Amino acid sequence: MFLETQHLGKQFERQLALDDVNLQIRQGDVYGLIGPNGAGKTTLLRVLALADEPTLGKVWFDGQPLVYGRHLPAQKQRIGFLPDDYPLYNEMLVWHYLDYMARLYLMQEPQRADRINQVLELVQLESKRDSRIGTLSRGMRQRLSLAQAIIHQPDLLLMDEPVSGLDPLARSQFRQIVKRLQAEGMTIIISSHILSDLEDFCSAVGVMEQGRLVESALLSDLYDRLSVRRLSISVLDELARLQALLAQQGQIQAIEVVDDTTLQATFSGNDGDRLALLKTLMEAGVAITDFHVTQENLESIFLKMDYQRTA
Ligand SMILES: Nc1ncnc2c1ncn2[C@@H]1O[C@H](COP(=O)(O)OP(=O)(O)OP(=O)(O)O)[C@@H](O)[C@H]1O
Repeated sequence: MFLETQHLGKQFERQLALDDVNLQIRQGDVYGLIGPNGAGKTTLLRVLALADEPTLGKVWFDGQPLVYGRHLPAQKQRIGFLPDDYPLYNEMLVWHYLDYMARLYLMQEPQRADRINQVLELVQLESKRDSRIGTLSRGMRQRLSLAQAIIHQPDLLLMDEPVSGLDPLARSQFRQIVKRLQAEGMTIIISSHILSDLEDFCSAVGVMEQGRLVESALLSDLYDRLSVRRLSISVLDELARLQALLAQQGQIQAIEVVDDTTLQATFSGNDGDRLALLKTLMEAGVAITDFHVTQENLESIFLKMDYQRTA
């Protein structure tokens, strides 16, 4: 595992914010952290980012334990953190700000200027390099905050609700950037309440509730386990014969006639099963004009899980 926590706990004065969290993340994963307000997501991200110290347990990062108290620069160098509501210096120019952040990581010229250009291109702020930060839109500010979090080319990027308050276009831009970082091999943990965004790029998700990690799974496994798939089939004719054939298939339930040519049914199989079903129908000579499956989305799966209690 690239990142692993063992029995991680964080006790604030009267609040147990993290309770025996055992998290496992593979290298290159984009891991979505979901859960109601107060569940402990921010606390977990802060502990993983070395911004806060756990009261119990350990974090293993690329085979080494994270060292709290006296931060090891070598570990800090490998972690990027975008906190919620990241403050920016409004009077600074975009370029100068990134240069300042890069200097804090002791980056030297000419690599420093190269990296700033690279990051400005990545977050689509090249045209704003000489603009004052105070003049940027909210979406641009968020992309600049992301730029500072990755300026030192971390292996692990932690982002706390990075898209909250952004409009659909700004969120879409943000998703594209995350996908590029993912393609470059960065391991990413991102907390968000916008599950349709997470669904778009996450390989795994974890659900937190009252300080505990109550679910952690590959997104594909979660879909296989919990998502209801609706199969829709349209035929040229002989709908009754299609209905009779489907009724004999084990993975088909609740067949419903939509109109003269279309049936819908609940389908419990995976992609392989779907292919096998299509083959069976074709071999039986059914004149299929449309065959598709719609899958329940992450939002509806999450609601079904019924993890709704806040800390
Ligand atoms: N510095 C602190 N001192 C005391 N309690 C804290 C502190 N930080 C967080 N908590 C408490 O720990 C619990 C977890 O908070 P946390 O911010 O980690 O949740 P969250 O899942 O990120 O919530 P949200 O979705 O609202 O951001 C909450 O009950 C919160 O009040």
